[in-house]
Amino acid sequence: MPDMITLNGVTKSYGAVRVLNPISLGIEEGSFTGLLGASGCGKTTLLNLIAGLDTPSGGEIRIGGELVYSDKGDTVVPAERRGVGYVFQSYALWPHMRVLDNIAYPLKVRGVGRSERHETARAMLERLELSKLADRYPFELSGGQQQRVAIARALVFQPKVLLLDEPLSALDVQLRERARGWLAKLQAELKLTTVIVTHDHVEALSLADRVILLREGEVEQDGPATEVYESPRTSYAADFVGGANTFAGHVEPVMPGRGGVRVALANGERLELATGSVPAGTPVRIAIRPRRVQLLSAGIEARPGSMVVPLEPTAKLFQGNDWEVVGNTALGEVRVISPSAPRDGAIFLGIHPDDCRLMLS
Ligand SMILES: Nc1ncnc2c1ncn2[C@@H]1O[C@H](COP(=O)(O)OP(=O)(O)OP(=O)(O)O)[C@@H](O)[C@H]1O
Repeated sequence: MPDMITLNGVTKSYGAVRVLNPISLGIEEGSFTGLLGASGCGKTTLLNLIAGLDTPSGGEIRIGGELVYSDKGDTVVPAERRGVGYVFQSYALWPHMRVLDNIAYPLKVRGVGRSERHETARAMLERLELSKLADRYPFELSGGQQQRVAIARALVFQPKVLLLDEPLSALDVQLRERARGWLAKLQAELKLTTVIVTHDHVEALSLADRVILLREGEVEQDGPATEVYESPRTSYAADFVGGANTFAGHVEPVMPGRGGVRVALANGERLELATGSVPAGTPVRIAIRPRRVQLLSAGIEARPGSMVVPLEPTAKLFQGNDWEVVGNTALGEVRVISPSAPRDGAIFLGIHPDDCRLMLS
């Protein structure tokens, strides 16, 4: 599929403060992309630049092949002519308009006559199974209904692109899970190029086929959702996407002819990873997911080949299906998710090299 959105060296500064460093990427037609990152990293800014709600400081943006912004000359296509549907975090429904008029509003802005826009808005309500809400005001809707109406309004003029800024964050946890399923189904049916901004990695991983992790205005990692989760490239990505534990160490020489990497850790132990080739002396971090750390209490043996580390627990939290145990070790603080409850007495952790990833930064 060709790219529907293309960013070429796009930057943004507010006064002297650079918020986005040059960003160049393409977003494939029909794809579902998650723009993930911590608060303040520039996610909303990037979405606004694509939508035309804010102007870049430099670079070029194309939507559907059309140049909508360029710093060379005066190419600035206004937001309403970019073919972009936008759902705001707060939904931003017009409080004085009924649902039908809210949904018809983008058509009004585009000069569509009253009866045609109402007919189109009704069809959209029907499509999203919202017909019974047509005559209500936004304050008469639940959070989940407001969110669906906001999405219907973004879709009514058949945009080329749907941009969603944290669309689920105002919903409570249970509703959010249901809304996530609804959104995934809708996107799959419409096959509409969609970008969702979120700071929640579960949301990004479960909805999007591709995840772009932003960090302080730069792309930290960009790839298929499974790859970003399974093979984070930096310790920041490992921590942000899935809360991996990371331990500092440095690479030691290995016997000539022997592959792999040997890492000396803060607890004085060595961990040998089978893959990779990194010069001796390089400072590295070892990352391991909380579910991959083995919780060892009375009667439970470590997997053969594991490094065993004593743990001083600071919290033991029952989560329904699993236990989350957090504590201090000679490697630093470690978080473990374990299907079995920690027993009384001394607790150790088993860390197997096969479950560890090597991070260079
Ligand atoms: N109009 C503005 N003037 C000055 N600085 C701004 C403006 N808008 C955003 N910023 C700054 O730009 C940075 C990026 O903001 P942005 O809203 O894009 O972050 P975000 O990743 O979407 O964060 P959040 O998840 O908290 O919404 C922040 O440091 C913010 O303070």
